[in-house]
Amino acid sequence: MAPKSTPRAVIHLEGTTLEGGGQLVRIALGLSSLTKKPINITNIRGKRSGGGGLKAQHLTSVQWLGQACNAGLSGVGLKSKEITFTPKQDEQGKTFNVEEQGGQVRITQSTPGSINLIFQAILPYILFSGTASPICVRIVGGTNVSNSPSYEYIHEVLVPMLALIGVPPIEAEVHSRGWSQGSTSLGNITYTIQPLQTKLPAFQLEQRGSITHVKAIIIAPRDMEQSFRGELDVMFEKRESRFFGANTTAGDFDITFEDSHHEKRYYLLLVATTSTGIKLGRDWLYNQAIRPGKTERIVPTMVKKVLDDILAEIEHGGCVDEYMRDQLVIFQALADGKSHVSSGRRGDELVHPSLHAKTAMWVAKEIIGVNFDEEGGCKGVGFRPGGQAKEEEKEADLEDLASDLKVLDVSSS
Ligand SMILES: Nc1ncnc2c1ncn2[C@@H]1O[C@H](COP(=O)(O)OP(=O)(O)OP(=O)(O)O)[C@@H](O)[C@H]1O
Repeated sequence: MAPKSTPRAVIHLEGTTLEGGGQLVRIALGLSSLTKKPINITNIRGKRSGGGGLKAQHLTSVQWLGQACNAGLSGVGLKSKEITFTPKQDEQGKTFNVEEQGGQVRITQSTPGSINLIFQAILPYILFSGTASPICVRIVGGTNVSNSPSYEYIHEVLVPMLALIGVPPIEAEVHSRGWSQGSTSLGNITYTIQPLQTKLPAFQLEQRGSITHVKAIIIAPRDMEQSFRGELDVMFEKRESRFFGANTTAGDFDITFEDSHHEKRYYLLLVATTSTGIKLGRDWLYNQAIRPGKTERIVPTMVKKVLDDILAEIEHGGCVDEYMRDQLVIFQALADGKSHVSSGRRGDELVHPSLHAKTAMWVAKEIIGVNFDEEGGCKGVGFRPGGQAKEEEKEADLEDLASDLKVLDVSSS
C-alpha cells in the first residue's frame, strides 16, 4: 500500500497566551517542524511593547526551520503578527537538506539579535532530525544580549545539563563576541551537534547533591579586573557556608576574567556545580546607565545581585535554575516516558515554573498533547529521531486505515 499524506488540522496558537513573547514562537516552530503538524500563530509577541510581531531573530528561526523541514510559510516577514507554518508530510518533507551541504549550517544576522535564542529554536529540530553525522552550525549575531542566554551560560550550564539528560555532547566555540550593550557589535559562535540516533530516554533530575565548586566568569573593562576579583573574594567569603555548608573546605571557588574592550560592557556569571554533576547558573549583563567617572558602584552592585540570585537557586534545593527549567520543557516533552525535573522548594511551597516555562508547557500540550504535573513530571511522547512519535505513528496509521476503508467503501457501493 503506497504511503498517503492525510491532511491534518492546523493547530491554532494565540500568541498572547501566558508569557506572550518569542519563547512561544520558538517552541511551537520546533515541535511543528519535527511532528509535521501545521501551526497558525496569531498576535505574535502580543504581550511585548513596541507593537509585537516577529523580530529579526524570530524571523531568522522561522525561515531556517521552514527551509530545513520544507514547510509552506504564509504571512512570514519582519513584524508579522500572524504566520502559518505547514511542514510537508510527504517524502520531501523528511529530507533534512543540511546533509547536502556537508553538515555545515551558516545563519547570518545583520543585527546582534541573540545567537543563542536562534540556537534554542533550531536545536531540537537538529537533535531529533535523525541525521547520522555531526552538524556544525555557525551563527552570526549577539553572544551577550540582555534577556537571553549568554554564550557563557550555554557553555557552562546548558550544554553540561543536556549531556546529563542524555543528549550527545555539544561543542560550543565563540569566535568573536557580539554585544547588545555599549556600541552594538556582531559576533559569531559555532555549535557542533551530534544528532540523536535513538529516542531520548526519559531522564530524572532529582538528586541535587551538595555544592562542590563555584565559578565566576567576569567580562568587563580591563581596569575593573582587580575591583571585581576583590569584591567577589570578600563577598563570597562572607557567604561561603551558604554555598558549601558548615564544612567550607568541601568546595572551591575560582574566578576567570576577560577584557570586554568597552567601558560599557560588564557581564558576570556565577555557576555552582554539585556532587551529582548539576549546574546552576545566574548572571547579569549590566544594563543600567553608565556615566563616565561614575562607575564605582557597578562592581559591588553586580556582585551582590548575582551572588544573591545564585544563592536563591542553591537554597531551593532543586536541580535546575529558573532558566534551565524553561529550556528543558521541550526535551521532557519529546523524551521516551516520564521524566522528572525537581525544581526545589521555598518554605513549604514547590518552586513554580516561570511564565516562560508555563508557556513552553502550554505549547507542548497544544501540539503534542503532553501534560506537566506540579512536581515537574511529564510523560514524553518518545519522539523517534527522523520520524514520528509512537502515538503519532499509531494516529497516522489509523488515519491511513480509515481513509483506505473509505476508499473500499466507495468502490464497493
Ligand atoms: N539570564 C538568562 N540566562 C539564561 N537564559 C535566559 C536568561 N534570560 C532569559 N533567558 C531565556 O531566554 C528566553 C527568552 O525568551 P523570550 O520569549 O522572553 O525572548 P525573545 O524571543 O527575545 O522574545 P521577546 O522579545 O518577545 O521577549 C527564555 O527561554 C529564557 O529562559
